[in-house]
Amino acid sequence: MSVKQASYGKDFVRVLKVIREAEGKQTVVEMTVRTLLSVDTDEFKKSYTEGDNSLVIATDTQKNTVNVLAKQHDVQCPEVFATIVANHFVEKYSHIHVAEVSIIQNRWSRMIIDGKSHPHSFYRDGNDVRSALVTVDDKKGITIKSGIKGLLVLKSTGSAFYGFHRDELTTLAETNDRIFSTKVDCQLLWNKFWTLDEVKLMKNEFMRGWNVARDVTMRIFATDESASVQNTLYKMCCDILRQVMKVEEVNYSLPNKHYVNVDLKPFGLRNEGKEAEVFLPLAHPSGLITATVARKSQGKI
Ligand SMILES: O=c1[nH]c(=O)c2[nH]c(=O)[nH]c2[nH]1
Repeated sequence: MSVKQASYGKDFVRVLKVIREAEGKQTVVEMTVRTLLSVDTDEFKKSYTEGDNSLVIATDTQKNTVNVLAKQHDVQCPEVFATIVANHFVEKYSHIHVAEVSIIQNRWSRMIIDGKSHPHSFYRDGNDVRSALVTVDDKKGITIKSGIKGLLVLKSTGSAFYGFHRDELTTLAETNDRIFSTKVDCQLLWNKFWTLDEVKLMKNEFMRGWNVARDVTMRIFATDESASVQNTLYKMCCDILRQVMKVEEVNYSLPNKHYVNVDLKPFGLRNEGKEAEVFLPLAHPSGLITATVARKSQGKI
């Protein structure tokens, strides 16, 4: 028997960093970090096969590393900080060739009090999180994915679904007016990078790209006269690819969270079609629509 694939690290390393700026202004960044080091040589695999721990960088050391690097570096851009952490493992330890670091950043938005931004008070203005997944590979370079996870949205009209295939197993009625609700999971794959310095120079573009993705997701969701979740998803991907040239691929995973109109006929009430007002939110099942959209070639969509 042989170890085909192995990696290990620390999960759920929770960090809150306070950034002290001029004149008493502060900013906070809260994140949950996961580190994973690849075990990809016979020598290193002995940690699994023979209990030889001599090359094992303890997961506790990995956790300490995250905290120390968070103290020493800017953590506001999760793509850059994840690269700093992953790059540290690959640079410092000659037997580590591939390190993967994932960061989930929570929302802490600044309070507005009496019309003014408060210098040190924040609130959770949404449960969606910003994610960054970085792999530093000493041969294949640096791969960066940025994401939005858990952005819950709903529109009460402006969504249709008709013309779909019908056969003896089809019962769904066609509709030109339905509720559309989903919990957005969106991921942007950036062009490959080769050095930490190159990644650091991209900080503003990572921040812009993520904001574009969140704005596009909400704008297309709200304004598209949706023919299907599939078609709306595709329009979101194309718009992001048009606006953020250094993104190679966009992936969405969109559950179709169904709302069905309640049958109120037994009570002599009409609750169908244009008169549908009372709906049952269905916990399960939900549809699940996913796609990855890439540029065709030479940056053309
Ligand atoms: O937008 C949709 N796409 C589907 O593929 C589908 N299937 C379904 O039952 N409802 C929907 N809605």
